[in-house]
Amino acid sequence: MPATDLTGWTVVFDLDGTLVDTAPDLHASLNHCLETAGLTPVPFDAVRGMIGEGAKAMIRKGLSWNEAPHEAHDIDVLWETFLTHYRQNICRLSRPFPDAVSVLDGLIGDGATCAVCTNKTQILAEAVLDGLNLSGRFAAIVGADSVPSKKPDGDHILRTIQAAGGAAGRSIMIGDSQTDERAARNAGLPFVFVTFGYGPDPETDPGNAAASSYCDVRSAINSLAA
Ligand SMILES: O=C(O)COP(=O)(O)O
Ligand SMILES: [Mg+2]
Repeated sequence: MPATDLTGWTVVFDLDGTLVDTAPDLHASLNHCLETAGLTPVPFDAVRGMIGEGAKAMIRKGLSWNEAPHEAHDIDVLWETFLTHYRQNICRLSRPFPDAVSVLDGLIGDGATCAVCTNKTQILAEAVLDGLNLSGRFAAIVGADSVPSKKPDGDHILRTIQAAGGAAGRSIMIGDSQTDERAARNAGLPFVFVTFGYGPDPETDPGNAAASSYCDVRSAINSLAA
């Protein structure tokens, strides 16, 4: 692939389902907290569709899947159980998606700045990226609790770009869900949708590029930055 000079460009990545396949560890911790509450564990395929709006939303969906009535207080209690288990097991099975690390290194080598904008809690996002030795590649990692309003609010992405020292007019968002696509649209950024993540798929937007591998992600970034 010919090198493209990406100096001055910021590439903003979603985390769960985009950079790292975190679903197996999230699945184990969600089921730990559901079983602690005497509920039925959720199958793996179902949990993939529960990721993308943060851990509390995933727990709420796990309770709904069980048809268990729940108030905000119930979710807060389960969230504590989830957090304790997840922090202890956060990188047991989670791995970067194939070729994600080499593409990140290539982007940085070609002058781009990389950043992470995630609906994960800040401390958990840092723990995943530290655990996989990825943190040093990012000029900013911005979790949902570090901003006034998380994705799909475009402000979450704009604050991430600002923290990375970038400019919104020369930034690209990469993500695996409709939440990411909406956030990118709200922030006025071009969006690359990765089809290997957890979804749901974004609403059809002819401006979006779809990537089924990290090789495709790199090609899409090259065309958007050309
Ligand atoms: O933890 C989640 O549910 C979502 O995280 P993401 O924004 O990195 O996909
Ligand atoms: Mg995601």
